[in-house]
Amino acid sequence: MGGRVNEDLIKERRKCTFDIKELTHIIDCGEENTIKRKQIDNYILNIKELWDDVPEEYLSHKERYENAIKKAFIVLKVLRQLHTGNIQITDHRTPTNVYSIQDGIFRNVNPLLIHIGLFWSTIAAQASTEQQAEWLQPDSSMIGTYVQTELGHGSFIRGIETTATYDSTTDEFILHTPRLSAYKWWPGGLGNTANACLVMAQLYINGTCHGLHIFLAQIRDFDTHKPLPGIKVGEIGPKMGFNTADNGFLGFDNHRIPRTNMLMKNVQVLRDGTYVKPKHDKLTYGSMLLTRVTLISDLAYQLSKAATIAVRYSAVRRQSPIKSNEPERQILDFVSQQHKLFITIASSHVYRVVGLWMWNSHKRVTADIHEGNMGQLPELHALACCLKAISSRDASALVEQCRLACGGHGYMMASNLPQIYAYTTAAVTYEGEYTVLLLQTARYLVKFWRLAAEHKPLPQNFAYFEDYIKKNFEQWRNSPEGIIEGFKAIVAGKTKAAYDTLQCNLRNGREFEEAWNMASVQLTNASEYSTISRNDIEALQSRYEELLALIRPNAVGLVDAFDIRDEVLCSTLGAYDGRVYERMMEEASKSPLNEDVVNESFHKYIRPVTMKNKL
Ligand SMILES: CCCCCCCCCCCCCCCCCC(=O)SCCNC(=O)CCNC(=O)[C@H](O)C(C)(C)COP(=O)(O)OP(=O)(O)OC[C@H]1O[C@@H](n2cnc3c(N)ncnc32)[C@H](O)[C@@H]1OP(=O)(O)O
Ligand SMILES: Cc1cc2nc3c(=O)[nH]c(=O)nc-3n(C[C@H](O)[C@H](O)[C@H](O)COP(=O)(O)OP(=O)(O)OC[C@H]3O[C@@H](n4cnc5c(N)ncnc54)[C@H](O)[C@@H]3O)c2cc1C
Repeated sequence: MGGRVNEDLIKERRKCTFDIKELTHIIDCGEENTIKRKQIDNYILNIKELWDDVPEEYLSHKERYENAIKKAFIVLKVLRQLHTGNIQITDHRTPTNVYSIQDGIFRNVNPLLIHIGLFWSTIAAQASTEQQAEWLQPDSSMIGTYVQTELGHGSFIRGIETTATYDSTTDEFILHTPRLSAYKWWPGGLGNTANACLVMAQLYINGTCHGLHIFLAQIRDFDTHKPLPGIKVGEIGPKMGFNTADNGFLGFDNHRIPRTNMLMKNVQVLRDGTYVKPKHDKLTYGSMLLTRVTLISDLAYQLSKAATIAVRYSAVRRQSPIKSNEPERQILDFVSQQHKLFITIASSHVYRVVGLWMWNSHKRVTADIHEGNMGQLPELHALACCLKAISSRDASALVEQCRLACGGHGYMMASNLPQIYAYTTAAVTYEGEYTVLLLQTARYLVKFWRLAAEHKPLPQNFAYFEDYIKKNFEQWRNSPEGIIEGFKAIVAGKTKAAYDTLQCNLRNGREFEEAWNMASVQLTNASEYSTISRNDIEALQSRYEELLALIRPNAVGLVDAFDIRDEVLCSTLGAYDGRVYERMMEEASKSPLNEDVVNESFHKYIRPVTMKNKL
């Protein structure tokens, strides 16, 4: 769409007091990354076949999938070319990598997301060197997915019922779904696309169960794509979002795979059925850990999209004067609107920084694990659980806040805010449900509180537990250091309260697990335990309002610095030129309900009733 940039946006950009490009480079972790990102953006976004004539909302469930899969294979081809050309495309230091461009191309989810994001990475992390050499071929026929969740079990994965029984006479595993609740349910790309998968199943050797292990299984013929004998596979139907993700179900009827299809980097089953244990029980859970870490950066990116849309719209939208004799103001001038939006911009930066820090920690811990040192794994797991849970829940609430901040127009699919919300809120559940993950972190904290309560030595990271017990916390200071101290006091106080409740339940004769369950609300809910006073809160509030006013002139600059192209933003409300009403009208004209001046339903259903009444 041609035409001038909206006048208000031009003025906002003139007001900006910082160098937008410099911030973009910081977000991308360096100018060279910005340049590379833009090259990839230009390359991919210029592929004409990736753009739709008809908005995808008007397609049927089946058409949406078919459209998405067409685009997915164009993108896959490009990814392969870029890899060959040695362009690093999956560098998570930059949330705005090629993976993010896909948000624009699909407006929903790439059906190959799990193939690219989880299938290959799990093989790379969990398969032996020989298996990797065989399976990670660039021209592989495998299109894979990660198959873990079942109809009956998602959170409690030790309860998974699919079995893999070793048959030493044929040197094979027999994969089997013993009952309906054991059907795999949810894996992305499984419904129609994948011909192979990584399956989590209970390993049985000579009648002994060794717990969950990962197996590579072919499920469809590579040539005809028909399900192999003994495989029942299909798609699970429409969802709140993720509607092009092709989520599926899968059952095995004594399906045989070679012994060498168990992922054997950390654990082995030998030809004679000997089981060689892993160095740490939970190494099999590694892919979940990695995805939880990556998700934090992805959520930062979703927040930057929502903030860009809502801030630009709020600069363009004028409604109500503040004083009755003045013209109507930009809605961005209302302090309550600033409060809704600026926190989203800030949170995006926070999760980006934390996501990067977690990514680097993950790299470090993985290198240690390679050297046989598992010492840092529990802390990384506890941090990843908590940060994934909190960032997904906060991001969903903030995206929804941005949507509401756009009033009625935020309810339009063409604003793209409903799709961003549906995508973001799914992350509260998948890859470990919110409460379940918080309870994992609580378990870790309570373990260290017990040490503190028993006056045993604590690692440096937990010294503040001891400070809390000795009442060594400083008086509240209204500064970043003071706020961090305050948070430490809250964590210590909350952990103590949960621990005390646990102890009380145990003293009353409860079993530990029951006592834990009874304390679980305390284990997940925060209270105020810091030394903050009423006066401090008032001072904090007024500082916050001062900051809103300081940020106001830079609001548009701050979201421009996220540097998200219109083709990726896909929003009538958030485009760079701010031509909101023109774009809305143009999108409305694409509605099939506007194709005929008089819809045929008038003749079929309306007229017979209205005309009869007239007679
Ligand atoms: C082009 C580029 C592409 C790039 C792609 C980038 C992708 C980014 C975006 C991704 C989009 C993703 C799309 C959707 C994907 C969804 C996929 C799924 O949901 S898949 C399905 C996801 N499903 C889920 O996430 C299921 C959630 N459930 C679970 O993970 C487990 O059931 C559990 C962890 C909750 C409990 O496990 P359980 O075995 O019952 O364990 P207990 O409680 O009995 O604790 C015993 C001890 O173990 C310890 N420990 C535990 N874990 C770990 C660990 N990892 N490590 C270390 N330690 C660990 C624990 O601390 C404790 O220690 P201690 O206190 O004794 O010392
Ligand atoms: C969009 C999407 C994509 C997905 N993709 C995949 C995929 O590719 N591969 C795959 O294998 N899976 C996938 N999943 C499945 C996903 O990982 C699970 O749905 C998720 O782990 C939650 O498990 P659940 O459904 O069993 O929830 P449940 O555990 O049944 O949760 C229901 C409620 O019970 C509560 N609860 C459960 N256990 C406890 C407890 N111990 N203590 C306190 N409260 C508890 C929860 O907090 C929640 O409130 C996907 C899911 C979605 C929504």
